[in-house]
Amino acid sequence: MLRAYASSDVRRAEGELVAAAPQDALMKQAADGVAAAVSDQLTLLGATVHGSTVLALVGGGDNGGDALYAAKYLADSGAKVQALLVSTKAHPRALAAAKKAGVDILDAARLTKRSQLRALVAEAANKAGVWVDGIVGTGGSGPLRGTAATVVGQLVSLRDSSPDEPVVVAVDVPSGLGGEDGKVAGPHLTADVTVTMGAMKNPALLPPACNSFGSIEVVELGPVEAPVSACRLTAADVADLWKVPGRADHKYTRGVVEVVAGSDSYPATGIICARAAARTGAGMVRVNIPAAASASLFAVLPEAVPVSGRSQAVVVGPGLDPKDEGRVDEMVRAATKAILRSLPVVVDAGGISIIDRILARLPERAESMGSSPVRRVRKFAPNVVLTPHAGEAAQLATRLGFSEASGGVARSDIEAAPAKWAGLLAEKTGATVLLKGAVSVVCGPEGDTFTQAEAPGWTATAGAGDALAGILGAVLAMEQAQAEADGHSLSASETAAGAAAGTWVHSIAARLAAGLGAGPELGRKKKVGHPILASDIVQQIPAAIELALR
Ligand SMILES: NC(=O)C1=CN([C@@H]2O[C@H](COP(=O)(O)OP(=O)(O)OC[C@H]3O[C@@H](n4cnc5c(N)ncnc54)[C@H](OP(=O)(O)O)[C@@H]3O)[C@@H](O)[C@H]2O)[C@@H](O)CC1
Ligand SMILES: Nc1ncnc2c1ncn2[C@@H]1O[C@H](COP(=O)(O)OP(=O)(O)O)[C@@H](O)[C@H]1O
Repeated sequence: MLRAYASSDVRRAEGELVAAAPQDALMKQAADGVAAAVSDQLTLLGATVHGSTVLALVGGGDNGGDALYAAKYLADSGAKVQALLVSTKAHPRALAAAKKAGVDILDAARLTKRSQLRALVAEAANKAGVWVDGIVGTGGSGPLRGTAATVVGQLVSLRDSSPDEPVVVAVDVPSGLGGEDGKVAGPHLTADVTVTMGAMKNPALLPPACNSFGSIEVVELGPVEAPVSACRLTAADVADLWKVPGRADHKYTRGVVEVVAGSDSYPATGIICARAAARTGAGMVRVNIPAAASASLFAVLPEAVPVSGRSQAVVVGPGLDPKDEGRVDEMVRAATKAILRSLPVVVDAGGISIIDRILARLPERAESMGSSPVRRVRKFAPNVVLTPHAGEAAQLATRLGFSEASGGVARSDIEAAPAKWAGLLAEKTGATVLLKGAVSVVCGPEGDTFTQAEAPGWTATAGAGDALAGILGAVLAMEQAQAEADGHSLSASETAAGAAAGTWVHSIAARLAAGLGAGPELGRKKKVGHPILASDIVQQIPAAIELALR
């Protein structure tokens, strides 16, 4: 499991370690990790450190110190290294060490004319095959400013227009992306690899900032005793959570899912959802879909059972047209009945627009917030999972009374800080919120946060969300069946982890369907894959699960 912490917590832990260690010892350790990452990147390109040209971008704090010591180590190994100082306050001991090792120092911070600065940056950047970004790390505040902003802005356009893109190795965090909520507030250099110190910080896992980190390597500096603020599941975590059926199992112990999907406008949506639930390994899939789609469903999923009955999880909403009153009623009833029996419920797509009607049928409960008086509210339990995409999340947030500068909440507000919004929606509704996107974010009402970034862009195709809803139904039914057997109820953490595991399976199935490998590829020549249908994702679900379990 990848874990990220608040930068302030890591800085505090780091401060204690720095105080206890010999002067610059941790900085040298960090720099060693940066130099090793540069060497690995060059190896992937078929080159060596010896004879390569490296440009270190150096800010005025300890992040710049890391970059300068890394510059020294690379020069010691035979690289031609230049260090571009973008601050007048470069770390003095690291600067002296770099100079002594033969690093060519370019003092950009003292140039008064913009044209001189641009010429210096262009010349240095164009001849370097590797850029080491050590301008600002966790000591940064707000978007880059001054010389740092000018230099980074220029480097972004040089990189975009260069036929031989340089490799960018970021020190700790790509400069300018240190914000705790994952927001991207200004210019920054997207890294191929980020060498992070001590532990991952929030922006490394939170979208959209996390999209600019490249692969992440952690240089362990010592223990970090702090609460985890965001996690990302890996294959091994999915395997730990998955229940492989044994000799004592039968279909009810594996989990039965009820799928209530489709309306007159979108009759066939339930087919993808039900097939996805079945392929994820539900013991049984009960279906309630419009009569017009029944024959098609049973042609491709004869195993589906068309009657309601005992189940361990319910999915409502895929293919719901909110104007179809009959189907709205059926979905509200199915969801309410399951919630009142404490079963997990996935509310997807059109279902998001009817949650007020579901909530209205639930009993009020007492809620106290800190010292404020107890109030009566209608909220979901954490085992209800809402799965909006950014547009649906914006509508939901607006209906719930949130507002941004523009009035309500716009899709762009959600996309600028998905984890913040998923958290707010979870807190307000009491449900677990899975906010879908290129990086999907799961937030539980008790603070659990997962981000999963495995899905390829090809996943953005009609019906992919229906497949995800079916997978989630099956995973939650599996977890619920296990919880029933163990005599406890599904906790907020288990629900959030289950939703993240379902997202992992969906994303890996999409990767396999698109002809991509299961994991991120190293090196420059990455496969791009090919278009897929949502049905192709469904087809690959068993292979994705097998990949986790082997
Ligand atoms: N402690 C240690 O020994 C170890 C620390 N480690 C490393 O230290 C890093 C933290 O170092 P740090 O605390 O010095 O802060 P850092 O990120 O370098 O930034 C400070 C500089 O940035 C500037 N600046 C700020 N905001 C800005 C903006 N928006 N736009 C432009 N400039 C901006 C600010 O300028 P000022 O505001 O003072 O003008 C100041 O010059 C951490 O990420 C890790 O890499 C590792 O080596 C392990 C050992
Ligand atoms: N750019 C992207 N890269 C990767 N995955 C994406 C991207 N955009 C959307 N997705 C994923 O595709 C799926 C789309 O779901 P949704 O929008 O509900 O589609 P539909 O309603 O047509 O089924 C979600 O799982 C989402 O996370």
